[in-house]
Amino acid sequence: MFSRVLRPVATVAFQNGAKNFSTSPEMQFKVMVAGASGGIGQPLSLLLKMNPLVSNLALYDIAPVTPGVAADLSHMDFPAKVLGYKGPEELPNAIAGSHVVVIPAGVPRKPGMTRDDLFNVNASIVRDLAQCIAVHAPKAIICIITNPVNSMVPIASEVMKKNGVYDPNRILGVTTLDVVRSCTFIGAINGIDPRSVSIPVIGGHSGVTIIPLLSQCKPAVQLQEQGKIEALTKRIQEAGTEVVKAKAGGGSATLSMAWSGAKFTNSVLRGLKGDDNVVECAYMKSDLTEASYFANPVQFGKNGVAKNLGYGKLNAYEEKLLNAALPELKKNIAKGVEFVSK
Ligand SMILES: NC(=O)c1ccc[n+]([C@@H]2O[C@H](COP(=O)([O-])OP(=O)(O)OC[C@H]3O[C@@H](n4cnc5c(N)ncnc54)[C@H](O)[C@@H]3O)[C@@H](O)[C@H]2O)c1
Ligand SMILES: O=C(O)C[C@H](O)C(=O)O
Repeated sequence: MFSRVLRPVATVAFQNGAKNFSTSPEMQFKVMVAGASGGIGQPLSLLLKMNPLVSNLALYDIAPVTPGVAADLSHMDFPAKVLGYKGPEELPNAIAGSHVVVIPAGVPRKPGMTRDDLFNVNASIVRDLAQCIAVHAPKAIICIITNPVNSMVPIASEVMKKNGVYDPNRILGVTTLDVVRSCTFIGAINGIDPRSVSIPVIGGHSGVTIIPLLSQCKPAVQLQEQGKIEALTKRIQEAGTEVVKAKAGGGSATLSMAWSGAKFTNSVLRGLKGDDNVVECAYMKSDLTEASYFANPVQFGKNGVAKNLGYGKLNAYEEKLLNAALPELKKNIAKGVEFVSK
């Protein structure tokens, strides 16, 4: 009786949070998580195990605990088959046949660090994972969580180009946490359920490159004074740092990121399955601005991103935010591109 009551919990959780979550069992996918034993990787894998669109879950990490994480999750009474893979020699088997690869592998920030300070360690991790994906699952949709996202997506893209398997619609930076936070903060301001809030967050995923388009929020944000709009914008831009400080050396956001990564992956899977009108913000190759990668709402389809929906009309303040973001974004992108060309 318990299981009959509890099995629909996953469905309800996604329905409420991710809107329009589909439970159709007829089409299912292999999802690989790289960095599956980490602070994000474990709860993300748990949420993916609960997703009815996932038939196979491959958990990859360099940490020795990885087979144990897989054994643990495999006991959850959901149909997805879970296998653990540990160390680079097992990476090809983890990747082979994957429809989607989600990457939270790499080091997180400590207080006082910027996301760019993670570049030196995380760049080679993402480069090496991308190289293996290029060989063993070149059609996989790659969802990059690892920071600095602004540079990691160009790195993975350059690796795919080198291998002759580049498809910009399949290499995506996960900026969903910025949207999730915006909805949460605005829900509190308006006194409404955050899940009923819809807002595009454009640009990139660090400080000034995070641009919440409060003027396009639905329903409208209940703030009249420009000073309060600016304070809310700043809070969204600095929300990651808020968590890093609160964790006091224990890392950065993991649980809210796991939820955001699961939402994003669910949307990618719904697109692969053929659902119409699945829209999320994603950071990807772009010609909308002078930055060659940019985040904004996109529509998913059977081959990753089916349509870039742009970002609509900005007000004067948002134009100013965009102008402040572009130099930083271009610098982050150039650093990623140069890393692979070295
Ligand atoms: N995009 C976002 O919004 C967002 C949000 C939060 C965190 N992050 C980023 O996600 C990353 C992971 O954060 P975390 O808190 O989970 O860190 P963590 O240290 O808890 O976990 C990282 C995991 O990656 C594994 N790993 C390291 N090198 C690897 C490799 N070569 N191959 C496979 N796995 C490897 C580690 O063993 C570890 O299990 C960080 O870079 C962090 O900044 C991004
Ligand atoms: O802030 C970080 O370093 C992690 C992540 O990018 C976040 O926004 O929480």
